[in-house]
Amino acid sequence: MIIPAFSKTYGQKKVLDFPGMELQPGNIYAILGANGSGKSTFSKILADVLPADRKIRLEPSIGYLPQKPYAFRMSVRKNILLGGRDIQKAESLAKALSLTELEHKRADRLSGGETARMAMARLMMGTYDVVILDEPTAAMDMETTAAAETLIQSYVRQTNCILILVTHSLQQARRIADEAMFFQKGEVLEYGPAESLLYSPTRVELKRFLEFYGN
Ligand SMILES: Nc1ncnc2c1ncn2[C@@H]1O[C@H](COP(=O)(O)OP(=O)(O)OP(=O)(O)O)[C@@H](O)[C@H]1O
Repeated sequence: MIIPAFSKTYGQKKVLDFPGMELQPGNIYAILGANGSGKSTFSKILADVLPADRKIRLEPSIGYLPQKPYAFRMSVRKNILLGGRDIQKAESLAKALSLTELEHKRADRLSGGETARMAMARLMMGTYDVVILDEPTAAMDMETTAAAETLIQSYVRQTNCILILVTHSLQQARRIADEAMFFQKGEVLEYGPAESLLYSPTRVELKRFLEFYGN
């Protein structure tokens, strides 16, 4: 699937210059980069919640989990069922993300990590060509992060989607990504198999980034 080139400018400042790229279904793409490097801008434009400088046309269906997911003022169970009608699937997702005991709780009263789990379950009720997860486990503890990562991998296997994972965790990228992109100042500085990017990067900027994060 070809993602076309696009850019984003605020005032005089270009904050994103994406060159366009072909992505393969069934793969997890980790998006890495420091704060302000353009990762969320990239995700939001792909998800069509932010316009690019010039309108781009994306044919594929897109599922998007924003950095701060929304909890509708209704039960966790009803929130999950907003993503799709399959009750068995909703129950199995709730179980996989340890939400079963919270199913009848009002979703707008959940903690940050609980909200993140609920929103992931809601998203995974649907199937999409491209799924974008913007730091999906940032608010989760280690145990639920492990469960979420397993679920992300099985979701990709089952649906054969392209999964774009914005993450600050190099360990997470190493555990589950097939491919990786390193953003710096709005540009993709390095792109390729996760293994080579995360263990033997070419660009000095990425080497520094990996060292800085203590990996
Ligand atoms: N509405 C806006 N107006 C002006 N500048 C903006 C706006 N939104 C984002 N930016 C700038 O665009 C750049 C990219 O921001 P973006 O949120 O995409 O970074 P990020 O890589 O996702 O960062 P983080 O790791 O902190 O989430 C930053 O310099 C940011 O300050």
